[in-house]
Amino acid sequence: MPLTAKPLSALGLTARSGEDVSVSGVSVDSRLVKPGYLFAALPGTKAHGATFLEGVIERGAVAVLTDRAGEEIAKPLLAGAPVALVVVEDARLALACAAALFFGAQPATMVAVTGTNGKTSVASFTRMIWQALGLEAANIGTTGVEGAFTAPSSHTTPEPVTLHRLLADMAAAGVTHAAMEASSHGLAQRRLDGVMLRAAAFTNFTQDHLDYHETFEEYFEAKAGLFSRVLPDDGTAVVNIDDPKGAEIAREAVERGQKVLRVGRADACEIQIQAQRFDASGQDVRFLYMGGPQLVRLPLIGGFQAMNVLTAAALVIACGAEPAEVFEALPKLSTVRGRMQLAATRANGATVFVDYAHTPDAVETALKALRPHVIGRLVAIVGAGGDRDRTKRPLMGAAAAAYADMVIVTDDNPRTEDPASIRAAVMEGAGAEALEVGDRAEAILRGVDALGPGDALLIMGKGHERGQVIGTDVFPFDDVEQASIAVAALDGVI
Ligand SMILES: CC(=O)N[C@H]1[C@@H](OP(=O)(O)OP(=O)(O)OC[C@H]2O[C@@H](n3ccc(=O)[nH]c3=O)[C@H](O)[C@@H]2O)O[C@H](CO)[C@@H](O)[C@@H]1O[C@H](C)C(=O)N[C@@H](C)C(=O)N[C@H](CCC(=O)O)C(=O)O
Ligand SMILES: Nc1ncnc2c1ncn2[C@@H]1O[C@H](COP(=O)(O)OP(=O)(O)OP(=O)(O)O)[C@@H](O)[C@H]1O
Ligand SMILES: N[C@H](CCC[C@H](N)C(=O)O)C(=O)O
Ligand SMILES: [Mg+2]
Repeated sequence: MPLTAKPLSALGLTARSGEDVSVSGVSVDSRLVKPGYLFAALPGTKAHGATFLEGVIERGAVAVLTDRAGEEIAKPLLAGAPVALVVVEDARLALACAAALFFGAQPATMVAVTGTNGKTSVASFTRMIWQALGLEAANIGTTGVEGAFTAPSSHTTPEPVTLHRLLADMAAAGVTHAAMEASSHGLAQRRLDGVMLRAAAFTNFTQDHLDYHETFEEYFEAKAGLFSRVLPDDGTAVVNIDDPKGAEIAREAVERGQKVLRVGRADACEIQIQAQRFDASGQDVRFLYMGGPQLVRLPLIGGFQAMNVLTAAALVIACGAEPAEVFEALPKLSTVRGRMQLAATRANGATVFVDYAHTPDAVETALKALRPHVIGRLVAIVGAGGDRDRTKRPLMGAAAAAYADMVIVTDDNPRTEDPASIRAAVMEGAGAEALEVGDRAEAILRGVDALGPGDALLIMGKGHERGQVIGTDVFPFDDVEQASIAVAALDGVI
């Protein structure tokens, strides 16, 4: 949709000079600036965006938004240049709000989900429930944009310009309901501060991303910002209060006057899970909603999926849907791509699942969750990504060894690190009995080969991913596909 130029004042910005220039586009990347653009010069991990000002003036930028550090860098570069300079305390926050105002429209009903694990699952289930209710809905996150609108996405939470361009396109295409993931990076960088949320959810809090956030507390504060900063005071917080950090979020939300829907096993919950029964194809879940008993069949593997599904149900209810209609939709939910997904079945009945567990907690949760669906042995394939949190590697190996009967340690996106040293760190936790097989396809073949009747293999770490990142190259690789190939090779059938 063609966008009309807007004055700085319409974007909530005031230039130092007081001049209200007209802006025809917004960019955080100097290389993408065009004539008439506002360039947001943001503080980065590698450089300050203000370092690139010379280039943006040449490209015809009419305004620059930056912070005080950026102003210092900008001063000599901007002297005499025909550019309106806007200096604010928090340039990322100002950019998020300006991008929202520039692109204008967003789906009328929006929710966001944060937490260490379960964001993609909850956002996807929320979209599926909305769709089952006949609404035009989409989810935005790690697996891209899915549902009534589809698009690829390079980030779990896109940066504000990309995000608001997308939201405006979605709204123009008729999408009325959207569920988005709020990653801790996204929250720390204020990427979604311009989104108008009706409700927000918190799934859980465990270790991840300590390469980016300096401490656990800083990582938690980033997540808590979804409720304290982005969700308005008349919004609803949907919180897993079985997690101690969830209980903290819920208490603070109540203090701010936000409505709170608590999900979990504790008595205080508005949605209280009471019992689950597992079988080979899914689970039955008994829960109370506002004290009233409910029983639903979920065609999903893994006890934690009940929490994800009921968190999604609570978000949909928080946005005004009739609870009875929401609960009727739950048996129609389908597996989220790469999350406890049945990838292949051997001729002897043994099953192969693919899951995106890539944290110590998720490895433990995924294996424990698969166990009651399986009558035989559980084989685990695990690996850890390169150029990411190093401290989680032995913990992931240890979790695999603790909850599987056999462990194979393999590569998962070594990126620019030495794959053997990543595997060694995982092996340290997995113990001497674990098998080390660097090549992931061979690891899957060995895992499938080890399966007897009633056994199951859980291939963890890559989920929906379609590539193996080695160095800076991406080689095509799909765990689900490799599982089928391995079964076909060993059993002669697909
Ligand atoms: C660590 C991190 O989040 N980095 C993000 C951040 O980059 P940065 O601020 O460090 O960038 P920088 O390279 O120092 O450059 C500073 C500024 O100068 C600009 N620049 C840079 C070079 C140039 O020639 N011209 C120019 O204008 C950059 O656009 C940037 O605004 O801001 C950039 C622009 O908004 C993002 O693209 C970038 O995401 C990088 C690519 C990234 O990998 N992010 C990952 C870690 C991430 O965000 N992941 C989470 C989910 C993780 C999970 O839950 O698993 C996500 O939401 O996807
Ligand atoms: N509620 C949950 N509690 C614990 N573990 C979960 C839960 N939901 C999912 N998981 C585990 O975490 C993995 C990732 O799930 P999902 O993709 O939904 O999370 P995410 O928060 O979106 O992850 P990312 O940070 O990569 O975006 C799953 O494959 C599963 O192993
Ligand atoms: N999107 C997340 C998870 C990737 C999981 C795993 N496949 C890895 O490469 O570490 C990240 O980039 O940290
Ligand atoms: Mg995700």
